[in-house]
Amino acid sequence: MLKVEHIGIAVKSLSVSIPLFEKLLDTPCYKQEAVESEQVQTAFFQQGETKIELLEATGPDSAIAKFLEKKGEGMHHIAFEVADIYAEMKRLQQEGFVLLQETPKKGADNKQVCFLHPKNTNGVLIEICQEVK
Ligand SMILES: CC[C@H](C(=O)O)C(=O)SCCNC(=O)CCNC(=O)[C@H](O)C(C)(C)COP(=O)(O)OP(=O)(O)OC[C@H]1O[C@@H](n2cnc3c(N)ncnc32)[C@H](O)[C@@H]1OP(=O)(O)O
Ligand SMILES: [Co+2]
Repeated sequence: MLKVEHIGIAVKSLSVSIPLFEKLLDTPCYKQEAVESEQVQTAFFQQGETKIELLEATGPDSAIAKFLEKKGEGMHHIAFEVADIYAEMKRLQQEGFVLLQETPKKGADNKQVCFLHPKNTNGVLIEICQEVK
């Protein structure tokens, strides 16, 4: 893994949370982006080498909607940047981790991503992501 690329935080409303995190971080949100396939709207804040990704559900079947229903707002996932997502998925699978996708899927911020099931990662949802060149 190259670095923590972002920390995902589930929020009910970006219009409430963006100003809150701008105050907290003293940094402007540099991008908002919808990811239709995930039924999420994202908002990004750069923090040194890593980012904060706020996630609002845009549909009832969104993983974020389900998370908010069950757990409320809060930490949702940690995303690690990898150099070769296919090789990393193969390595992780061989190590016994449960991949939630057979092939990488489109992420926000020009990435392709894959998630690991939290049941094998001490209850932390892990995302691996690679920049789309
Ligand atoms: C890709 C766009 C963007 C990006 O960075 O580019 C994103 O990050 S999008 C982020 C939203 N999308 C996802 O999270 C996709 C991956 N997540 C999933 O596939 C599901 O959320 C899954 C499989 C983790 C859970 O879905 P399920 O339908 O099984 O929900 P349950 O509520 O039944 O959960 C089962 C079990 O997992 C625990 N859980 C759920 N979410 C999390 C979480 N974020 N962190 C830790 N644990 C989580 C939940 O508590 C249940 O545990 P149990 O002990 O059985 O109660
Ligand atoms: Co993410």
